Amino acid sequence: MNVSVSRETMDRLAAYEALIQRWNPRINLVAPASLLQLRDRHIEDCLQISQLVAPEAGLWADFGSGGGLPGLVLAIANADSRTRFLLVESDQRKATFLRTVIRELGLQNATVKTARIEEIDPLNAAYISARALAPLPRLMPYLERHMSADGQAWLMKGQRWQSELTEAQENWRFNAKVHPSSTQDGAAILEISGVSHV
Ligand SMILES: C[S@@+](CC[C@H](N)C(=O)[O-])C[C@H]1O[C@@H](n2cnc3c(N)ncnc32)[C@H](O)[C@@H]1O
Repeated sequence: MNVSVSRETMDRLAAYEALIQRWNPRINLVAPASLLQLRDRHIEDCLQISQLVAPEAGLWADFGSGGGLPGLVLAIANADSRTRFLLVESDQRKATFLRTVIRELGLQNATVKTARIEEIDPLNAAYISARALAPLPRLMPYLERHMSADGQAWLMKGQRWQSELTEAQENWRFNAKVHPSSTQDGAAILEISGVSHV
């Protein structure tokens, strides 16, 4: 593991990995071909966010959590902070998986909402994250609706991040800081704040 984390976090991440391995044949939480590189390809990818930000309090909403990437990884890595993690996932079976992990790992700081992001009441979240959910222009309305005025979004984007950014800037005003990914060539984590419609 390239990122330094506590013993308890390591144990919980290992238990989380084992649950993904067990459930994946039934509900396809990650691409089956990437199952063998769960730690390198998925978990370390998500842990990059906890190297960039140490949330102390408030609500962290993770949109389209799927198997819990990055929401559950961040809840595990920040188990001692007062930040509450809300995983929003529309797929019933994936939401059941997320609740199972939370229960089996004894995570006190995470809950799941089985719903579509665009249909829930505004969350006023201090932090928002999303990975592999939608191109940036489609994420912007979610940020406008659910992020607090001084909130930050941490969006994990693939190699097309630059064109997504340019396209989003046509209709939205926002601050963007680009953190190049250390796990995937050409990918980036976009830190977005101050969102308003043009
Ligand atoms: C491609 S998966 C990515 C999952 C995870 N973030 C990851 O990186 O592995 C996208 C997930 O978002 C969920 N999703 C898509 N649109 C959604 C919406 N409007 N509201 C809530 N969940 C949504 C899907 O059910 C799916 O689990």
